[in-house]
Order: sequence, then structure tokens, then C-alpha cells
Amino acid sequence: MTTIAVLGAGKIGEALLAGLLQAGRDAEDLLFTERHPDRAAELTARYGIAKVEIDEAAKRADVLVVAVKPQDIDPVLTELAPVVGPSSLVVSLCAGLPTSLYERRLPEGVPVVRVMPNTPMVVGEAMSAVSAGTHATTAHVALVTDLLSAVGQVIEVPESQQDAVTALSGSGPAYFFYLVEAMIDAGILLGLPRAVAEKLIVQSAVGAAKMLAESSEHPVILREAVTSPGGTTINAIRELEKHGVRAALLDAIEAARDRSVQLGQ
Ligand SMILES: NC(=O)C1=CN([C@@H]2O[C@H](COP(=O)(O)OP(=O)(O)OC[C@H]3O[C@@H](n4cnc5c(N)ncnc54)[C@H](O)[C@@H]3O)[C@@H](O)[C@H]2O)C=CC1
Ligand SMILES: O=C(O)[C@@H]1CCC=N1
Repeated sequence: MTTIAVLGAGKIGEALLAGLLQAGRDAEDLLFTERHPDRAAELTARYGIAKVEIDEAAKRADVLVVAVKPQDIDPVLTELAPVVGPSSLVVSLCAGLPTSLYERRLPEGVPVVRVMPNTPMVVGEAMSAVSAGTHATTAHVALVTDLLSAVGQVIEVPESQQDAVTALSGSGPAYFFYLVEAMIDAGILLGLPRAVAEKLIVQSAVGAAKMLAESSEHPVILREAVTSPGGTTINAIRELEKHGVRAALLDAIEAARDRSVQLGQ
């Protein structure tokens, strides 16, 4: 079985480890590094996965998954450089960081695959996009795709599209959570108990997501089916249009893309 080491076990690192366990991988085939001892102890207690130092991770793991913040990459590359070689496989989950950065800092020939996942990994519903660096072969991409398929869906994209992917699906769950939070607030405004408002909105979100995933209809058609002539929904849609919600989403996602580009510079 492939051994995977997550370097930096924060939110996305934990989501990957938890998702892989959930998908049936043994804790013995997983490792992580983590600079905060309390965080490391918490994860080992929760999942039974061993915390190791980076040199041991490089020795024992077939795949090294970098999951630190882009701003923290420098020391990780300094530590990785002496312990990896062309037989290693480095996978970067870091927003904005190009494979060329890793290739410049690591020994010649180290294969690097860039991935943008998202946190629904934790429930086996991630959307991950993978791109091969210069030294990554189709076999490396297939291995990473296979690994991530256990925790959701995977597509391959040219690396030039990764900043847009980051803005759409990497950050995407946050936009939906934000929307749900605002809709629950609306329920409170209308005088519903919080628990009732939460149940109504969360199940509506689950139902809508399932329809989007399972129906072959375009979202416009699904929305039109809810919007009765002279009914309630069109009154709400008029307000959303008046407040420029569509334009706000376009601007928001463009701003996320721009930040991803900036993180890579
Ligand atoms: N949170 C998300 O939804 C997503 C995050 N990402 C990417 O994943 C990366 C991590 O993001 P988060 O998990 O949100 O951040 P986080 O801050 O929760 O996790 C980073 C972890 O790395 C640890 N760390 C930092 N430097 C270290 C080092 N030298 N050695 C060992 N551990 C170290 C930190 O202590 C922390 O626990 C980022 O690059 C981000 O762009 C990608 C997709 C989605
Ligand atoms: O906000 C961030 O920078 C990370 C990358 C995509 C989702 N979270």
C-alpha cells in the first residue's frame, strides 16, 4: 500500500488524512509532520496517525503532500531539498505556488504534482484539480488521481488554470457556507427558531446540491422550476438582482483568482 505523508497537518491536511481513513486506508500507511506539538498530539489521539520529522517522512512515504500555508513554504523547501530525489513524489496543495518554485528549490528531476482540493474531502466529496510539473509523468498523475479519487472527484487541468480553479472550487465551499449562514439569518429575521431555520436551509442546500449533481438540467432550468409566475421566488430574485449579487460573485471570484496569482509571485 502507498504510504502518504502530509507535511503540515492543519485544516486541509487533516481533511485529507481523515478522508483517506474514512475511505478505508490504514493509519499505519499515513504519516504527518506538524510544527505545533499540541496540534500533532491532538491529531495522533484522534486518528492514531504517527507524527514524524520531515526526513523520516521522506524516507518512509511514497508521496509527500505539502499542506502548509503558501507563506510558510520556504522552510519546508529548505528541509525537503536534502532528503528528496527523483524517486520521491511531491504533491503541493498550496494555493498559488507553481510547480516551477518546487523544481527550482528541490534537486533536479524531483517530480511535482500541483493539486487544488477542497475541504469536502472530509466527507468524501472533494473536488480536486491536478496538474503535472515538468518531471511528473502520467504515472505520477495517475497515482495522485487514484489517491484523491478515494476522497472525491478529480479532474486534470493545465497548470495555467490552477489560479482560477483555486478561486472557484478551492474557495468554493466557503461561498456556499457564507450563503447558508446569511439565509439562516434571514430565517431569524422572519422570527423562526434558529434550529428550525438551520434545518430548513441546510436540507434545502443538500437537496439543491443533489439535484445539481444528479440532474442533467442547467441550473437556470432548475431555478425556473422553483420560480412560479406571480409567486414568491421572483420577488426574492428581483431583490438579489437589485443588490447586484451576480456581479458581486463575479468580482469576488476574480479577486480570489488575483490573490492566488499574487501568492505565487
Ligand atoms: N483550507 C482550505 O480549504 C484549503 C487549503 N488549501 C491549501 O492548503 C494549505 C494549508 O491550508 P490550511 O490547512 O487551511 O492552513 P492551516 O494553517 O490550517 O494548516 C497549515 C499547517 O501547517 C503547519 N506548518 C506550517 N509550517 C510547517 C512546517 N515547516 N512543518 C510542519 N508543519 C508546518 C501549521 O502548524 C499548520 O498546522 C495552504 O497552502 C492552502 O492554500 C488548498 C485547498 C483548500
Ligand atoms: O483561502 C485560501 O487561501 C485557501 C486556498 C483555497 C481555499 N482556501
